[in-house]
Amino acid sequence: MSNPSMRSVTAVIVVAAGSGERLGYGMPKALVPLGGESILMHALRGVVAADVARQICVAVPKGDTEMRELIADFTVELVDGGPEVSVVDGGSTRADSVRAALAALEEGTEFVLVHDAARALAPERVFQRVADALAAGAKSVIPAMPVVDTIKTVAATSGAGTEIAPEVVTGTANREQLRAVQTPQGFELATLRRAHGAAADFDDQQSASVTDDAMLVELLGVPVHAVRGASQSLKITTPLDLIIAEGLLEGPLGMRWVEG
Ligand SMILES: Nc1ccn([C@@H]2O[C@H](COP(=O)(O)OP(=O)(O)OP(=O)(O)O)[C@@H](O)[C@H]2O)c(=O)n1
Ligand SMILES: C[C@](O)(CO)[C@H](O)COP(=O)(O)O
Repeated sequence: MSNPSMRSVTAVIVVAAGSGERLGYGMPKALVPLGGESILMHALRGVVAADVARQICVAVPKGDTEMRELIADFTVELVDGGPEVSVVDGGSTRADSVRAALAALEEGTEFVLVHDAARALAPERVFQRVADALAAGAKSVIPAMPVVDTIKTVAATSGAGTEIAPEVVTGTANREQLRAVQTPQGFELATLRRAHGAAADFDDQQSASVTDDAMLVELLGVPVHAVRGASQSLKITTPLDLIIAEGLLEGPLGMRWVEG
């Protein structure tokens, strides 16, 4: 159950301004259909169902009109007392999109959850775990999962995305100390603004190395806490991920399948 006093000072940023190159649909990933609706609509319905925030700010691709129309229609469906929904133009990197939304949050906001539209099926309980940890005093909270593969380090990363050329293995990481990190990631707003402010001067190489918001908070020296994520929160990145997401919605077990 959501905490009303926490909810009244919390916002959720949904970043949906990516192009979806790895999915390869030739359209922004958030518009790609999933179970008869766009990925974006699934993500927004999940955020509203979690009921942890009084405002939602969505970062969409600059120049987009289609997502803006979908969001306007979705907003009409919301009941009285539901969250305020706003839209901003995203930037050329994920961090730029987050920064654009951070600048647009309402006065009085104290906490923010940053969520990937691409994690369209993230369950309510994960939003609530993150919000509960913030309410308990954490300044930075991420959902995380144990790693199931053995992870090796290599001499050079010669391939981006899924393409990997032959390369030399330099070691094996201790899996007990590794976590696969998801969204929504929750922050005290002032801390996240400070973290993104510090990153605004990064050069291109540094900017490219920023893959989540918690990294920037780590650089400030502020502790980041991990709570349990969920397999359903998978990031729809490749065609296989979309097949899995469709299976979660429509398969024999569908969304009735849940884990802790
Ligand atoms: N400039 C960007 C890049 C990414 N994102 C968002 O960040 C989330 C995670 O990014 P990813 O899954 O990598 O999405 P894309 O950047 O669209 O994917 P790709 O790298 O395959 O193009 C997504 O919800 C995406 O829309 C964003 O808002 N702005
Ligand atoms: C933020 C994130 O979803 C956490 O796992 C992830 O780092 C985004 O990475 P991407 O390369 O921008 O998809």
